[in-house]
Amino acid sequence: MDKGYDTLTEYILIKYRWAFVCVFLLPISLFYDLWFYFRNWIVFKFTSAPKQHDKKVKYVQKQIREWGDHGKNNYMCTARPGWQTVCFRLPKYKNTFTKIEVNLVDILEVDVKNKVVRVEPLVSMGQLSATLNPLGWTIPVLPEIDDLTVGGLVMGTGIESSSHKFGLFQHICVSYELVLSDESLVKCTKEDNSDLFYSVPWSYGTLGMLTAVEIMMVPAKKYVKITYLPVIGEENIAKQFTAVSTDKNNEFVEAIAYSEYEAVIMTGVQTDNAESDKINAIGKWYKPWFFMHVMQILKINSTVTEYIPLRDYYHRHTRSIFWELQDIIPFGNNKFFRLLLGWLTPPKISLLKLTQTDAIKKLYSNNHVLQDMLVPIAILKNSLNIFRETCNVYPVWLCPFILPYNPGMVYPKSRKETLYVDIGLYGVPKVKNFRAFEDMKKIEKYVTKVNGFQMLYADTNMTKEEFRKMFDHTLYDKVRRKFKCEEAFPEVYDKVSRAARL
Ligand SMILES: Cc1cc2nc3c(=O)[nH]c(=O)nc-3n(C[C@H](O)[C@H](O)[C@H](O)COP(=O)(O)OP(=O)(O)OC[C@H]3O[C@@H](n4cnc5c(N)ncnc54)[C@H](O)[C@@H]3O)c2cc1C
Ligand SMILES: NC(=O)C1=CN([C@@H]2O[C@H](COP(=O)(O)OP(=O)(O)OC[C@H]3O[C@@H](n4cnc5c(N)ncnc54)[C@H](OP(=O)(O)O)[C@@H]3O)[C@@H](O)[C@H]2O)C=CC1
Ligand SMILES: CC(C)=CCC[C@@H](C)[C@H]1CC[C@H]2C3=C(CC[C@]12C)[C@@]1(C)CC[C@H](O)C[C@@H]1CC3
Repeated sequence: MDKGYDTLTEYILIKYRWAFVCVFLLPISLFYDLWFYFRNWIVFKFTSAPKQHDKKVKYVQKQIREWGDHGKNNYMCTARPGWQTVCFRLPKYKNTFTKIEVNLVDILEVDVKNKVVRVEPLVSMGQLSATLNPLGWTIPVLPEIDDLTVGGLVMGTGIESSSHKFGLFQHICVSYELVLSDESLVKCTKEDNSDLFYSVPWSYGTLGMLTAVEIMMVPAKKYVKITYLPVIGEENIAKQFTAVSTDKNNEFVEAIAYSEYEAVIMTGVQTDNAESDKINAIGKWYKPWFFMHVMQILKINSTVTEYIPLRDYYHRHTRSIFWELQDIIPFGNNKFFRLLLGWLTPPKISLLKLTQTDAIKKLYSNNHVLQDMLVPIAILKNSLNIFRETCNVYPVWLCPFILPYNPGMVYPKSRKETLYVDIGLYGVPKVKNFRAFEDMKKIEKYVTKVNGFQMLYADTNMTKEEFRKMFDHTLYDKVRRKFKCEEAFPEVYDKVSRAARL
């Protein structure tokens, strides 16, 4: 029996999780998706959603009114079950707070004239790309995991390989509609209710219930012409990655670092014309996992160009959940598995979460890192070194983004628009004697020192004071006082801290 497992049952449950996942979770995931596909299709065809929207918002208001009538004796949160969220942990507060049903799942209007799509908060990224792309439109920042929701991305944050041009998910949002704790419905934009508008991102549902969002749209083309550039040497990686990230001719930029010295930098532009022999529909079930495909290019060590259908490009990391699925189904990228069962993958993140045993949870908590650290790109090389010394997790996802100097919790301390990079660490740490709490705390301290930020879906080991140092609460506190949020919702920290999550 391997070291680190307390009992034989624990060992079997973890080592052979793939058997449970393949036999049960994959078919259930498929039915779940088919049901949503069918339901959305009906809703879209008969355009019933916009007609229902006002009624559904009134229901949110009614529930908040009832919370007030019952003496406001505890906080509110959405009724979305914790296991459905794209986050490793379960929010404990869902068991005790008053749960408000915000059952708003539809795309309300595609306004081609004003280039804006109006959506409800539970619309997922898979749903949005499937709806908009066939119509010839897309949103400028479309985070890649299908199940991410607009509400979660607005209240937390969202990033994608186009973020070096357009910023984070909130930077492409034009307006938010919220029901506040006094049951009033307000719309905020940069011009109207601007304090609220700038305080909503990163507020994690602690200012009000989001009911609709207007998001910018841009024209979509058929393919992304992608150039893979293998780069060797840590100095080169940082230098070349920074250079392509500042070049606005690149519509998409990301990199995967496979070790301290080896990375593949990918740049892309949208196009309608592809060289037919270079089309690679990477999203098809029998195709290799994207990060494995990229690793092959690193091995041949020469620049490669190909054309990926737009929607396949957007969801390129979905099928292998970045590189997380290899720990769950170790043979998932095997040619025969892909041909036979690839169309059933990936298992839904929500179902993986729902069915994980305590032993799996313990293993992930103590010996697995799921973190995204956002730091100024100028210190990329140093940050990669620190992260390697502290946890040594590879592959590493690198995604540049532009951070405007806007009011709110997250802005460059330099007080001018600054290019940042998201360093995504997902996997098993290879340092000897990794200590989840102490080592991640060390990284958090470093990130705060360099004016960086930690994504809120990830575990945080910070104290409230440290958290307030990383995220500027000045405007947030003012808005919470103004809209009487203090009696209705906890502070962000009290929703994301270790104590608030199971
Ligand atoms: C409507 C819809 C909703 C989805 N919702 C989710 C989700 O909640 N979570 C998730 O993980 N994945 C979702 N997906 C993605 C899904 O899991 C598959 O990845 C996807 O359906 C793959 O099929 P495809 O690429 O062949 O579909 P596509 O070729 O992308 O689309 C199939 C057809 O559906 C039509 N269509 C697109 N949008 C809509 C719509 N809103 N209503 C009706 N017809 C539409 C298009 O015109 C297209 O012809 C959704 C997909 C669709 C089409
Ligand atoms: N590429 C990317 O950018 C990726 C981003 N992520 C992260 O995942 C998270 C999004 O996951 P997802 O499952 O969609 O969202 P979640 O359900 O995790 O929601 C995140 C927060 O937003 C709040 N929220 C959601 N909808 C509403 C609403 N209608 N009104 C008020 N508050 C709301 C939730 O409040 P409550 O607790 O009350 O339910 C929760 O605190 C984000 O934190 C994002 O940063 C993860 C992976 C990739
Ligand atoms: C691109 C950005 C910014 C973030 C990507 C983060 C994701 C890779 C993780 C977010 C939640 C994670 C979970 C898992 C894998 C990695 C994420 C999707 C699991 C599926 C791993 C297996 C566990 O049993 C359940 C996890 C749920 C959350």
